[in-house]
Amino acid sequence: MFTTEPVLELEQADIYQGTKLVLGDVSFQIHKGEFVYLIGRTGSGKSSLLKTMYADLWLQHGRGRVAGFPLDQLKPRDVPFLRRKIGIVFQDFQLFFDRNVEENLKFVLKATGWTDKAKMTARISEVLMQVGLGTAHKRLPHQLSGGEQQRVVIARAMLNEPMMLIADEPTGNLDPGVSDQIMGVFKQINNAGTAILMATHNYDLLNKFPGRTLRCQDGQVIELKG
Ligand SMILES: Nc1ncnc2c1ncn2[C@@H]1O[C@H](COP(=O)(O)OP(=O)(O)OP(=O)(O)O)[C@@H](O)[C@H]1O
Repeated sequence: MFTTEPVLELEQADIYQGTKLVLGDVSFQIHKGEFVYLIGRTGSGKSSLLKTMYADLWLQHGRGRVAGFPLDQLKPRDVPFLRRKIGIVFQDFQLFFDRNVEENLKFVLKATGWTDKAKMTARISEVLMQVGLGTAHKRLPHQLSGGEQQRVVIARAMLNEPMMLIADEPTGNLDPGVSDQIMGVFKQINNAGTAILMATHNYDLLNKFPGRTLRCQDGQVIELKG
């Protein structure tokens, strides 16, 4: 069905927190343009799985590949390059509250090697437009609503045109109406070709926006049949 290499692939991977096996024998693939939910009870291993994808947890057993990087042979110096190919969105916004929106985004561009001021300005405008915040450049995070702050975080994750977004409870702190709007932003990004893997407890979202779903359960990752 798919002719291209998957954006993300795990094969018989074991996910550990320290010496504790959290998830065993995990195998699945995500391809370009797919939208995948990751569900499961508290403590079932969703965050640990996502952390393995962006090399916050080291893959010690099994094989894994994300955006062309082999997780099982990754060197510390590869990690920043891997993270440029995937955008990461958390529940808590983690913006610099003493810097305006533009400065928050410019910080990431500079940290990832951008130097040309005109290109940086243009890219910042593009990503802010993409998330529906085209006029928010000079606003400080505390002058934005929670939903708007999350949009800035999504814009930040998109700066380097990632192949995939990994989102851990991105609507966890938001009201239902605002969550739906944020979901709309993710869907739009997804429709433009970026794969999305989203861990969530929010079953309303799954009902409203059905999609492929993986569940962490009893130390395994199970594909739910639609
Ligand atoms: N830093 C850590 N050190 C040791 N054990 C950890 C650490 N983080 C998580 N764990 C353990 O690993 C297991 C999986 O936790 P994880 O955070 O991945 O679950 P989760 O499904 O994301 O939970 P939640 O929905 O509450 O965020 C739990 O038993 C947890 O106690």
